[in-house]
Amino acid sequence: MRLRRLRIERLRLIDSAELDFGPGLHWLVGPNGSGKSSALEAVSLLASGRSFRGGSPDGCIQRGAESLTVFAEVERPGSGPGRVGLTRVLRGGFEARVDGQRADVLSELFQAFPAVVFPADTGELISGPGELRRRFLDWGLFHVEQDFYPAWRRYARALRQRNLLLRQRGSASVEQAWLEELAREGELIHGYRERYLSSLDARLSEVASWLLPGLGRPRLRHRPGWPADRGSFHEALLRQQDTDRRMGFTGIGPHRAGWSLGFESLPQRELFSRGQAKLASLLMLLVQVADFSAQRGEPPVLGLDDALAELDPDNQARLVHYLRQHQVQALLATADHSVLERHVDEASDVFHVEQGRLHRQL
Ligand SMILES: Nc1ncnc2c1ncn2[C@@H]1O[C@H](COP(=O)(O)OP(=O)(O)OP(=O)(O)O)[C@@H](O)[C@H]1O
Repeated sequence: MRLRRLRIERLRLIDSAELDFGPGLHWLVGPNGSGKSSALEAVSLLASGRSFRGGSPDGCIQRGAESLTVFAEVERPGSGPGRVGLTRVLRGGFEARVDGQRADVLSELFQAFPAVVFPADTGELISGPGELRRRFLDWGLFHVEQDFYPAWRRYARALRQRNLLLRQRGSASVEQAWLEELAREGELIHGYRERYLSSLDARLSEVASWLLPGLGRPRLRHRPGWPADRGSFHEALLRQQDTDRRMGFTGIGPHRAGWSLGFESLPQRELFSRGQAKLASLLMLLVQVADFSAQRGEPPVLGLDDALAELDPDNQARLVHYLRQHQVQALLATADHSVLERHVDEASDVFHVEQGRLHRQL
């Protein structure tokens, strides 16, 4: 997908902004607190209904305002120009529009606007909580495997219902019925994730040879969320049933799954420096982008908040070079003007951000 235009209204410090984008790299530069991350939040809200910084989307609404609106014009391979929009009403909900029609469910919007925004503490993807790594997988699957999301929703519903019964010590036969549903959908999700991770794994070495060439062969491992070497998820749930009943919740399953990345010379994430964790996270992101491009014909839009901080100049150059070579349309926020001197070329756009106002450098 290509982002052509982004309009932002009443998002934190940004009262109103309209930005036009060509292909390639777009730098958002300005002092701390000027609104760079807020502009990236607009992209994140359209892509996922949440801010990449966490917290309630209500926090993004400008103080004193009742709602925020984000609108984008895009170009999608195969289907031409498109328009997407999202309004968040304070303590209300979302209203989404896709190509002029009101979206019944938010997932219609997310499907029409494939974009990823990575926070400044990017290394968290590798060294932070497992939830981030599951969300990373599920974002990719949502966009490349159309049957994944319905299965994920059925799994989430079965998990909710079963946990409710376990907590309330409800009917054992009804709980058993939810266990059966959970086992069925959980196996499906596990299968999708296994296949997705092996597809990422197949692309890993090539991208690592660009971005992290000195660490040896990379290795991706999937932890399914139950001891899969001892049998199916159904068998594991049955073995675990008494414990779950005692604890009052489902202790195993794809909702507890994870993955990890290691290298020949750095087998565990605990050995990574902060910069290496950041590079390893960016590596996974670029692998995901490469996979997405192969399946969908074009990369998603990337937002990178302060991605170059903590990277040495060689690694910064490698990242920028990769994005250019692979024609990724990216919005890169930085407070560091020297980054521009080093990495901006005539094909890049620069937006200066100051107190919530964004101006393109002519
Ligand atoms: N709900 C809100 N309404 C109005 N202003 C807000 C709101 N939430 C945060 N702000 C202000 O908006 C600005 C947020 O800026 P943002 O985080 O986008 O800055 P930034 O340019 O990315 O900064 P940094 O370089 O420090 O990451 C801050 O000045 C903050 O005080």
